[in-house]
Amino acid sequence: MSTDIQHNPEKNPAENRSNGELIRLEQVTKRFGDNTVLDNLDFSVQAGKHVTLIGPSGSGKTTILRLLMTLTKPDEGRITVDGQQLFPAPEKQIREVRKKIGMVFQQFNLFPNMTVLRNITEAPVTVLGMSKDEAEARARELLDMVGLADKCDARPTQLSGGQQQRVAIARALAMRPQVLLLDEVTSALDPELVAGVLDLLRDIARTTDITMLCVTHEMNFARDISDQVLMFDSGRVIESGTPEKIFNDPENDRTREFLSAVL
Ligand SMILES: Nc1ncnc2c1ncn2[C@@H]1O[C@H](COP(=O)(O)OP(=O)(O)OP(=O)(O)O)[C@@H](O)[C@H]1O
Repeated sequence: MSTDIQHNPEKNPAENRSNGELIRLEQVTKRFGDNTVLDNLDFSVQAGKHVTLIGPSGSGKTTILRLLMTLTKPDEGRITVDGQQLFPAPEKQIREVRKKIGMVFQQFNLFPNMTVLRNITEAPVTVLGMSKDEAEARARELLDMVGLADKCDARPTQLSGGQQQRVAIARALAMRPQVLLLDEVTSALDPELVAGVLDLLRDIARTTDITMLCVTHEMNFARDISDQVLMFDSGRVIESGTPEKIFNDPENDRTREFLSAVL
């Protein structure tokens, strides 16, 4: 795959990161009313690694991605991205840190009234201040990469779910994020479209050095792309390790129980 994602040394100075850690959550607690969704959570993600969050429904996985996207705020704790604090932090700093993060959602979340091309160029132009020509050239390159070079002028509703999700992946990458957050990106797809999107993400994981934090129920995909798998239960990481370790030889009873139900 020919792509220059994350090969921009100026934008992604790995040498500036003191210990290679790109994301850090420290003692993060998130409550919705009486429901403690994340409970004093600590974890970190190393730059360039692919980390997958697995665990039962409602265990808090999506909430972590939403915190990183600043779609919701923690009640307590600290979140740092690339050495800069995302929470607590002043609004201006939050906006700067947010530019380092791209997210692909379960429901695509494309702008229905914009063409495919405009969906991808909108944020680079308005948020990054990229020229329209440069943004379009980049968008065409990304659409080529996701196999949709001929769909520039289509509207999202004219595309299949799998094609819409490919556009959403291209849109996230257009911002040249350091981190790509993937939230159950195939859950809303018809079964026959799932493999194509997962193969595209496998390619991106293999051929770029983008950091990925991924929530998925696709265990074979998690096994293929992950450097590290975190097993979540009730807002805590109860076990973490390589995919070989977690899928072949889990230590925690809850992990074993969960995997035997889903594998
Ligand atoms: N905006 C909200 N208001 C109230 N409760 C919420 C809100 N968002 C999430 N929750 C609750 O937080 C808990 C964790 O939700 P979250 O979506 O993070 O879990 P998850 O592990 O990603 O689950 P799934 O695998 O089903 O997507 C759930 O009990 C959910 O009902």
